[in-house]
Amino acid sequence: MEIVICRDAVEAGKLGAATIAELVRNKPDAVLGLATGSSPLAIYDELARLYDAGEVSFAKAKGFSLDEYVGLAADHPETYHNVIRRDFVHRVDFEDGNVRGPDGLAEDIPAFCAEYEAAMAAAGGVDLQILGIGTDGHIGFNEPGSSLASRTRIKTLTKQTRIDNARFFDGDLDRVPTHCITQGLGTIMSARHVVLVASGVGKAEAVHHVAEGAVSAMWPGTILQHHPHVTVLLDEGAASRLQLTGYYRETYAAKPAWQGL
Ligand SMILES: N[C@@H]1[C@@H](O)[C@H](O)[C@@H](COP(=O)(O)O)O[C@@H]1O
Repeated sequence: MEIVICRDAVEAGKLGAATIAELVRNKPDAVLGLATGSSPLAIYDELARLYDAGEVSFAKAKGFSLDEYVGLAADHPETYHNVIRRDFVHRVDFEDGNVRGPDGLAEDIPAFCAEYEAAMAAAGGVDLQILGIGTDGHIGFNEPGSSLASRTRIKTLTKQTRIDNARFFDGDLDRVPTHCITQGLGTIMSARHVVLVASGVGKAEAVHHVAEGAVSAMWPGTILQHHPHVTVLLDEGAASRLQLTGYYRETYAAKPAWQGL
């Protein structure tokens, strides 16, 4: 796991975006794993800027979203289907039909989840998965206690996650859905490169566990310690509980430019 401590979230976003842009230039039909939430916004802003400058195109790329609320109406502005289009997909030249996400209105959820896994496999698997992290260490919506081998399935959201996300529902906890469909931890682990981005002291404890804690279903993101290619992009706040910051800074500073992330 490579830890990169950046000046701020904007610099972290630029690094993440540069890696994604390079991937898509080398492999125009790359498959991206897309995350919603505030964490990846700086990456999406920079990718939109690079697209506007004619430096990258997503015309042949595919996207698979990590997760979705269960039961929100299709035209609800906070479905992750709509959020990812607003935050990223419609700001660049993705073909809308090339970006899929879990169907929170599926009648047969287990059948849908199996079909979603099959679609990701048929596309050749995810080349690069963008990830944020919850304050309780969840990735996607894999809450504490999630099977470390889980695949796409329905999950119950914790009270903490619903409180964290109430800001997207006018602060009204009762309007935050109770269930979601999320790619599993095993699904996320199948991606070839994982780029996790976190900012602010609110994420510092989760980041500490992911990078330096024991692998445990209680901190689901710790499963990434078993992945061969994970890049963690942090601002100073998110890095503030790490124990080996000096080592991470020295290692990154001494890294040859050709290596990339
Ligand atoms: N399901 C999403 C996650 O994919 C996201 O990483 C996390 C953190 O969100 P934010 O980046 O807004 O802090 O919360 C949500 O619950």
